[in-house]
Amino acid sequence: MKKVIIITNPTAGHHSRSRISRFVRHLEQAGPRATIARTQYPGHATILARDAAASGLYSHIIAAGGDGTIAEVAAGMIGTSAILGILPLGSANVLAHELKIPFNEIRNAALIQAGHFTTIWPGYLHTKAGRQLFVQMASIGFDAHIVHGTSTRLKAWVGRAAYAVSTLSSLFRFELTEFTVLIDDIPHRATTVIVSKGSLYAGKYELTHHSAHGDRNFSVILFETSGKLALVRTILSLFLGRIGQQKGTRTLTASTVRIPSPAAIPIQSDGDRKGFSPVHLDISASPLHVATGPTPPPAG
Ligand SMILES: Nc1ncnc2c1ncn2[C@@H]1O[C@H](COP(=O)(O)OP(=O)(O)OP(=O)(O)O)[C@@H](O)[C@H]1O
Repeated sequence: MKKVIIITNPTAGHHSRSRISRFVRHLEQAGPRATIARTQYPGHATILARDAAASGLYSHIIAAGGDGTIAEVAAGMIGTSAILGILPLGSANVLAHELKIPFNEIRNAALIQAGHFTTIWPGYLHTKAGRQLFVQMASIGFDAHIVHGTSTRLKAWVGRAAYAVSTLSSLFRFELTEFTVLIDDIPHRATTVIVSKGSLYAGKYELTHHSAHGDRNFSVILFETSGKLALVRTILSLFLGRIGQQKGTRTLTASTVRIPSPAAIPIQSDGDRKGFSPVHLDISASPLHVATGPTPPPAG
């Protein structure tokens, strides 16, 4: 094992200097030296990760933050041999839940030292603003309107409750409109689309039964409802873990999703605003190696 660099986002929901210090102490006890690099602005983590990977000095590049920080770090190191570590210090930490990364720093440091990793295939979304990598999920429509409307200040103050406030406001303010979505080039109609690599949503809620992290595919959840009451029922069923049985939703598997609509439908990925339609989503051509526990033996 070479050196380790920790790229930390001081604005992430549960950023904690003392937790990072404890993590570093336990990591260094077993040998590897750790460097800490703090981000100074959105997108900085990608530059720091790119420089770290290009230096060849580090076997592990650790993203200390939430899904947005992980995505930015991943964008800088994908396609290199470095392993991405996750120190979950964000608000929702969906990928960390999904990959069963320990939230305890001591166990997390032990996991990094053990050197195991899992290979995942992140997604890219392409908009007018360019290409953005996402690790967990992206969405277009109502769900993204909630993220666009979530105040960063309120989120810093009350954490995930800020999304509840924005959900209520979106229910009144967002005009649900039907648009065309091409899923592997086949046209469908929907009012909201979630494109997910994982099986979880907003923390630990189950969105699909299957995680597509290890596949070169997405799970695509189509919301076909155009009534707000039906939408409230759908949202509730998501938080009750019954989305799969909900009328008006469909789950498909695909490797490309295209929404040509010029109607400026909001987009988010990994919990961050990513502009408006038109948008095209596909799978990264290179995989990403993520430090996890040892892979469980196949069942049976
Ligand atoms: N120094 C910085 N100042 C302002 N914003 C930053 C800085 N560093 C990173 N960011 C931005 O902070 C955003 C939020 O980070 P992140 O998603 O990791 O935290 P979170 O929203 O609390 O966690 P989660 O996505 O798990 O809910 C990222 O998209 C990133 O662009």
